[in-house]
Amino acid sequence: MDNRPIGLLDSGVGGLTVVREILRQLPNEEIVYIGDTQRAPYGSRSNEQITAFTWDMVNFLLSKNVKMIVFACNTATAVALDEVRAALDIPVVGVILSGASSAIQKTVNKKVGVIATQATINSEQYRKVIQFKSSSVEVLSLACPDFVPLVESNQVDTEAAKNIVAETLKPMVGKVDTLILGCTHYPLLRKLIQKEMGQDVQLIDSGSETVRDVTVLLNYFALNGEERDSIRHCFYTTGDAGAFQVMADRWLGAGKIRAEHTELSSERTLLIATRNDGKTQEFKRLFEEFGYKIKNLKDYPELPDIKETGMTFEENARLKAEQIAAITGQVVIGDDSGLCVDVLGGLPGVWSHRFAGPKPTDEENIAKLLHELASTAITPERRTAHFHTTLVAAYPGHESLVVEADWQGRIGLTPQGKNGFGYDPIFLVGESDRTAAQLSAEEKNTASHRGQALQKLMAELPKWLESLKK
Ligand SMILES: O=c1nc[nH]c2c1ncn2[C@H]1C[C@H](O)[C@@H](COP(=O)(O)OP(=O)(O)OP(=O)(O)O)O1
Ligand SMILES: [Mg+2]
Repeated sequence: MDNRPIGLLDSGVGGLTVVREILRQLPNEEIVYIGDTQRAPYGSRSNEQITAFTWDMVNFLLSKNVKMIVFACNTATAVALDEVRAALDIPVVGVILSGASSAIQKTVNKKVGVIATQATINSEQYRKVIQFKSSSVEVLSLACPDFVPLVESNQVDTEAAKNIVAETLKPMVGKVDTLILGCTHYPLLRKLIQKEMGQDVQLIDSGSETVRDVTVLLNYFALNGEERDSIRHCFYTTGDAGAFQVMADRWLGAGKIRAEHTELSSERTLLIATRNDGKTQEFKRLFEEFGYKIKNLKDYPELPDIKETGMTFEENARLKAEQIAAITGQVVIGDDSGLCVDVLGGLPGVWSHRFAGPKPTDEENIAKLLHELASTAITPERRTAHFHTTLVAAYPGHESLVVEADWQGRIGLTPQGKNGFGYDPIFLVGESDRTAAQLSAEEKNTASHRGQALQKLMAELPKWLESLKK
């Protein structure tokens, strides 16, 4: 016996069709549900985004001490189930296997249709599972990207819904005897779908099939809840609790559950669009002070290299932050920085990284700069320079936040010190004779261009993050 709750996750309200079955079939189980309504629909998003969002929900459920997690979302199952299952030591159940197995049992003419979101269809998971289990079954797939928005906006009874369902299902009508509703939102459109497909076609509700597998697992791992007087289910949405409540009352019965708004804690993790370890180390310490954890692009090896084609620091910082934000759907911080030497008219500047060639080492860049200065700038007054950083915070569909800062100094005659990175060993700080590479990490962060820029960013970031929600 185990009275801990079962955790359910979904991109929005669709998972309520699974909840309805759990309440019916497993009355001794307490439920914690998280619907990411704020960021729904998931079906048209990239796999990286879906995986990141799914992890946010998984971590939220783990913080509620769940004994099992049910992916009540086909899209999350298709894209992220295997990764999450491999990482956790509690059972993790998805909706695809159960729906596929049931369809194989029910089809007579061995022609099974699957309707689902674009991401689920692209993943080919239903086809793979069905044909692995029964190679003689033919699978016809169809993405229905307009269905989830209809359900999430509570429009399932409208004339518009009828037309959209009829138009979308045209390629499927008459071709199959069994149709998998491969998205937990679709049972809410069941009547319309049944009418279009014809009364003889068997509709498989992937969610309710899943609850049978949940029952089996609860028994197998001896995780069943005890019969008790009152069970308090908890339902959370990242969107508007009132709108979620209306949907829940409608599909589960009035007053069955109470919906609450919540934030997912990923908002405290920021992705820095850099592959530079030196920068990352500095950001890690700096952001920690403000209670943020950070990740960089090395945590996402599949993301592309962003070409720094801009002529200014701001252009390049925007390119890095805005492109990675568009792909991942997260808040992303970009840093473009460099060393500007006065006697060289501000060079190497935006070309600091590529000063000595396309992929130079820090030592090669330093050697090239010392060489450039050797004949023209002999006295210290002629060797003045500053580091510059421009930081950009970006989020898809929103105006970016831009801040910048400089750090004055001079270029030394030979490299000194082992700390820091890049040009630090030849950057004499201010009027002093110590290089940035001779400072401790803390000393550098307090004074540096990056440290100053981050202070400015943090003065504005909370307000900017708040504006993203509107
Ligand atoms: O505090 C610093 N101390 C020493 N050198 C520094 C610093 N800050 C920037 N720098 C130099 C290193 C690099 O040569 C160039 C940055 O080029 P920049 O394109 O912004 O960075 P990057 O290519 O190394 O990494 P990424 O683009 O993935 O963020 O300026
Ligand atoms: Mg770069």
